[in-house]
Amino acid sequence: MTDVIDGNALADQVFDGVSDAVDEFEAEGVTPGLATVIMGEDPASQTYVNMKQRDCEKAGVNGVHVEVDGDASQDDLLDTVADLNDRDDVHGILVQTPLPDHVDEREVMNAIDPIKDADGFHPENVGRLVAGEARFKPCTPHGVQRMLAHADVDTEGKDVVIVGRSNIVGKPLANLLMQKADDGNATVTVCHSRTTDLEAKTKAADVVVAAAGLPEFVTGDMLSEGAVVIDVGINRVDADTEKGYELVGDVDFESASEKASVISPVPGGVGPMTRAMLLYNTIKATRLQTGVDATLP
Ligand SMILES: Nc1nc2c(c(=O)[nH]1)N[C@@H](CN(C=O)c1ccc(C(=O)N[C@@H](CCC(=O)O)C(=O)O)cc1)CN2
Repeated sequence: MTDVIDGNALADQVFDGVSDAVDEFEAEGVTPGLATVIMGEDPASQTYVNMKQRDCEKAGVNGVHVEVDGDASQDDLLDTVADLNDRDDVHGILVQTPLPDHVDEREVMNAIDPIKDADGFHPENVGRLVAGEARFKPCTPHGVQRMLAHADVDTEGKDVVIVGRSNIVGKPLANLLMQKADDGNATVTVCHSRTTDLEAKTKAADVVVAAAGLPEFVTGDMLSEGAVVIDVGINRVDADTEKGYELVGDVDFESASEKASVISPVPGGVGPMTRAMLLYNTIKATRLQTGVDATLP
């Protein structure tokens, strides 16, 4: 029997913990606040940011939403970030990516106050994570770790192959899984577009994490019997549906689930956990900024 991880249900458990933490803060006169910033009209980004704001509302977090015109300058965006850095009612800030081509993403991430960096993308937080002293784990990798723990997958001594080397997922997840920690201790291989004989590597892996941004790229014949498969991809492919597209992961779910012992679906897998861990980081940021010792979800 293949265990299909229910990311929505697991995320709901984290959201409940966030609500409890919010109550603890409220008792001390503090309301945790998260600012979401979006620049431009990318439809997928609009969807994700709306979902994040809805999550805030449900959990009692003060959601501050800022839209910056897609034609505005990089300086306008940096001014927005500077204003949010200065606000006492905002404890976490995220700037939704991708940003328009004329904006240097790195400069924008560098401008976020590291103590409010709810995505964990600021170089200070990246450095802490690599040193094994993570302050804010990036949301998707942290969500993947939670999913593995929930499915009773002990990564100690396991061979993990991550397909994809992005700064948001592949690199931080590799770092976290190789660290000397209860949810680490794995031997990690990071594969990418120049990797030779990818199939030999995925076939030899106990755990395969697909984060390449390529629809249904990882198929059952690339996996060993009993592999654990985590699908990070969320791709919109044209389809004859009401929305004009359907969501598919980087894994071909049908063939992969014939081989996998544990698998995460798309939608309803890593996506909701990414949003849940964003609120986790907001709670952590609020603790750090206020000194209120609320329980971490
Ligand atoms: N600043 C950031 N930008 C981006 C991040 C990030 O962590 N920080 N990650 C991705 C997108 N992402 C978060 O922003 C994200 C993607 C998908 C979901 C999600 O809940 N997906 C649902 C389906 C949603 C739908 O109907 O389209 C699911 O998988 O079930 C949450 C967050 C890139 N940018």
